Amino acid sequence: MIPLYHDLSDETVLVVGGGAVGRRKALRFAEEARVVVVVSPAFDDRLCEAVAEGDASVELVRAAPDAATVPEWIDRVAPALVVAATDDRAVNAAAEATALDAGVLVNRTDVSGNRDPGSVVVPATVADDPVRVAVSTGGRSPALSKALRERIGAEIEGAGAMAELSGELREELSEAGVDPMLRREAIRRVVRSEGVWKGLQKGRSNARREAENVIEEVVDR
Ligand SMILES: C[C@@]1(CC(=O)O)c2cc3[nH]c(cc4nc(cc5[nH]c(cc(n2)[C@H]1CCC(=O)O)[C@@](C)(CC(=O)O)[C@@H]5CCC(=O)O)C(CC(=O)O)=C4CCC(=O)O)c(CCC(=O)O)c3CC(=O)O
Ligand SMILES: NC(=O)C1=CN([C@@H]2O[C@H](COP(=O)(O)OP(=O)(O)OC[C@H]3O[C@@H](n4cnc5c(N)ncnc54)[C@H](O)[C@@H]3O)[C@@H](O)[C@H]2O)C=CC1
Repeated sequence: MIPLYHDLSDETVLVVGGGAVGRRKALRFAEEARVVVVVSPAFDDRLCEAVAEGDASVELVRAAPDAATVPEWIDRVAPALVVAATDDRAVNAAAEATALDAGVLVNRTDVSGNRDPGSVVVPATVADDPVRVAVSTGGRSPALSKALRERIGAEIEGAGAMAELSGELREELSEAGVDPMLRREAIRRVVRSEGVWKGLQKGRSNARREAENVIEEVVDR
């Protein structure tokens, strides 16, 4: 399986099933999507609380779709992603099949292992924006994904600031017409430089000075 990153900021996510898993997925996708619609005959208390406290990007709809009516929900909500999170395998299977037929991505929460393209796995993610790391165990051990995510969080501290700085430098070198081979070598050295990483802890101008020195080793300006 290959991780791919999706921008869902203008999209709707449909979660079928509002239990503990539906709640976790709904609240996670609410951070990413325009709106999350959860369709379920009953809802997890913590999900109701989060919505009542004004998480406006989650809508709860009380209904119990079955294999015959799942397509109506996908038509009505027009989601970019369907999360099949009920405790009824037949309903989850129908949601998966309907979504795949309609060319909509689907996350089936009650199965692991091999799946059709379009039937996606949600990884554990950790961010130091704009840097994001995704972990999957190929469905073998979601608890391990979570544990690794916690460890990696410490590992990528400061990576967001490094991405911003090196992104800016890369643009500047490009605009200055620096030969692409030299630009690549310079940026490769910047992101590996202990001095620049340490500089970022002391502040941006410090890091920038360190980075300029690294670039001077490669680019004659
Ligand atoms: C295949 C996958 C499908 C999908 O949902 O995308 C899937 C499937 C299943 N999960 C199960 C159980 C648990 N899932 C978690 C937690 C997470 N599960 C997530 C993803 C995935 N779970 C996908 C594979 C990811 C990978 O490749 O590693 C995470 C990473 C992301 C997220 O969901 O947001 C999130 C951590 C988020 C975080 O904190 O970072 C915990 C831990 C906990 O709750 O503390 C447990 C209990 C402990 C255990 O069993 O390991 C069961 C058995 C149910 C049963 O026993 O009946 C199934 C079904 C099956 O295995 O058949
Ligand atoms: N992917 C993951 O990380 C995990 C997946 N699971 C799997 O996810 C499934 C759900 O787990 P939980 O949320 O803990 O169960 P749960 O019992 O807390 O929630 C199930 C929800 O589905 C709703 N539901 C039932 N029939 C429905 C229908 N026809 N349409 C819409 N909603 C319906 C119920 O009202 C309930 O809110 C389990 O079958 C389990 O295999 C469980 C743990 C973690």
